[in-house]
Amino acid sequence: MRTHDVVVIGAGSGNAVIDEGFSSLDVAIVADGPFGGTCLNRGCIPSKMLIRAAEVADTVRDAGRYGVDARLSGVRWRDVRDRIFGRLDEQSAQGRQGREDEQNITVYDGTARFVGSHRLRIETADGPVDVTAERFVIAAGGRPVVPPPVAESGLPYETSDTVMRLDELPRTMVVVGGGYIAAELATAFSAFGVDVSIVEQTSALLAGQDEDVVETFTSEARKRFDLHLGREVVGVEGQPGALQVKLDDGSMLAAELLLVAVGRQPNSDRLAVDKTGVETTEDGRVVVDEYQRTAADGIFALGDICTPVPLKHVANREAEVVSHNLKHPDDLIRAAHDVVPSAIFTRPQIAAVGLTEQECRDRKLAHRIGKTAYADVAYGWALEDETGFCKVIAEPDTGKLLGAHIVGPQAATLIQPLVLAMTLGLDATAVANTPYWPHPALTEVVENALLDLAD
Ligand SMILES: Cc1cc2nc3c(=O)[nH]c(=O)nc-3n(C[C@H](O)[C@H](O)[C@H](O)COP(=O)(O)OP(=O)(O)OC[C@H]3O[C@@H](n4cnc5c(N)ncnc54)[C@H](O)[C@@H]3O)c2cc1C
Ligand SMILES: NC(=O)c1ccc[n+]([C@@H]2O[C@H](COP(=O)([O-])OP(=O)(O)OC[C@H]3O[C@@H](n4cnc5c(N)ncnc54)[C@H](O)[C@@H]3O)[C@@H](O)[C@H]2O)c1
Repeated sequence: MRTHDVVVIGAGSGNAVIDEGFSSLDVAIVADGPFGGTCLNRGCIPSKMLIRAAEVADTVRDAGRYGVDARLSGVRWRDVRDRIFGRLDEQSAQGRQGREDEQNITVYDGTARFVGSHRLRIETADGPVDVTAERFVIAAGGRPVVPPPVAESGLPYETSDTVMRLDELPRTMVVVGGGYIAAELATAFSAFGVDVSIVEQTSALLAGQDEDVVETFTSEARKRFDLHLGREVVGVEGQPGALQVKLDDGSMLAAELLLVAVGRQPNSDRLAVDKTGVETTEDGRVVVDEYQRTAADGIFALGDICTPVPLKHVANREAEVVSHNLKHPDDLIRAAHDVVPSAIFTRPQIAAVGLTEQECRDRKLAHRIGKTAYADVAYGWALEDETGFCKVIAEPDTGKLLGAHIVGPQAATLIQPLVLAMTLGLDATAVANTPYWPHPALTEVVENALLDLAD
C-alpha cells in the first residue's frame, strides 16, 4: 500500500489546496470526475455562459422597446452548447495535465471510499488501489437529489449534471423544484424557446429569499413559465420524449424532457467517511470546526461536502484555509461564514447578503428598511426597468447593515459595495454620503436605498 504525505479527495475546489508550498511533499489527488469539479464542468460557469446566450436572445426579442427593430430568427443550440463546453472541457483537461506534470503529485482516477482509519480504497479502471496518509482533505462535493417518484419511474430524466450537454433542445420541459438551479436553467431554456413548466412544493419560487424578492421573482416568473406551486410530483408515465408527469392534485403535465432540481446532497455516504472517524450531520454533511478540521486527526474537509452554504466562493475560501492550515499547523486560520453573498443569474437577476426582513422580524431585531426602485434612478430609465429594486436593512442605532437584497439587471455586481459595508461593519449612511457614486450609473440604486434608511 502506498503512503502519501497528503491525499486530496476531489479535484474541484480541493485541487486549489495544493500550491507551491506543498512541492516538497508527496501529494495525491483522487478524482472520479473531470478536473474543476461541479463549478467548471456542470455548475456555475457553464450555467452562466448559457444564461449569457439566453440574455442575448432576450435582448433581440426586447429590442423593439428601444425603437430598434430586430427579429430572433433562431437559436443554434449545438453552437450555444459547444461555445461553452469547447472552452470548459479544454480548461478541465489542462488543469488535469498541469497536475500530472508535477513531479510530486500522483493523480488517481477513480471513486474512493474509506476502508479504515486514514486508509482509502480507490476503484480505478485497473482495479482497487489502497493508499494511506497522515493527512487527508475531503473535498468530494455533492450530487443532485432525485425524488423517489422520478427515480422509480424508470423513465429518463435530466439533472443539472446532464441538461446543459443535450444534443437537441426539447420543445417542452417540466422542471421539478423551484430553487437556484431550477430558476436559472428555466430562465435559460425558456429564452431558447422551450416551453417550461415548474413544479415546486412550496408556495413560491426561491422561497429562502427576502419576501419582497420572492414576490417579485415569482410574479415575473408567472409571465414566462407555467407554474405549479405547492405541488409535488407523484409519478412519471409515458415514454422517453413523451412523458406525463403526474402531480399530487391528480393533474398531468406533458413534456418531452424532465429536469430534476430539488436540491443537492453531500457525497459523504459514498465516501464512507465514518470508517475513518469523521462525523457527519443528519443531512450527511461532514462536521468541521472553524479551522475546517474534522473529528479525525489530520483530516480536513471543505466545500459542498461540509458547508451549510454550498457556493463556490465559500468552497474557494475554505480551500485557502485548509491549504494554510495544512502548511502551518501551529498558526491555524479560521474560515468566516458571517457575511456570504449569493447571486442568482435569472431574469431578473437576484443578489443577497445577510438577513432577510422576515429573519429580522423572527429574531426580533430592531431594524430599518431602505428601498429604491430601479425605475427611480436614471439608469433604470435607460433600461426601461419596471420591477427591480435595492432593499437594505440596517440596525437603527449603529447604521450597520443587517442584510441587503437586489432584484434587477446587474444585481450580482451591484451587491458588492453592500457586502463590503457589511463585512467591514460600516455605517450605511456614511457609505452613501462619504464616497462619490458615479452619475448616472446603476449604482445609484444602491446609494439611494442606503440614503432611504435615514428618511
Ligand atoms: C447548476 C449549478 C450552478 C451553480 N452555480 C453557482 C454559482 O453561480 N455560484 C456559486 O457560488 N455556486 C454555484 N453552484 C455551486 C458550486 O458549483 C459548488 O458550491 C462548488 O462547485 C462546490 O465545490 P466542491 O469542490 O465542494 O465540490 P465539487 O466541485 O463538486 O468537487 C467534488 C469533486 O469530488 C469528486 N468526487 C466525489 N466523490 C468522490 C469519490 N468518492 N472519490 C473520488 N472523487 C470524488 C467529484 O468528481 C468532483 O469533481 C452551482 C452548482 C450547480 C450544480
Ligand atoms: N447562482 C448560484 O449561486 C447557484 C446556482 C445554482 C445552484 N447553486 C447551489 O446549488 C444548490 C442546489 O440548488 P437546487 O436548486 O438544486 O436546490 P435549492 O435548495 O436551491 O432548491 C430546491 C427546491 O426544490 C424544492 N423541492 C424539494 N423537493 C421537491 C419535490 N419533491 N417536488 C417539488 N419541489 C421540491 C424545494 O422546496 C426548493 O425550493 C443551491 O442551494 C446553491 O447553493 C447556486
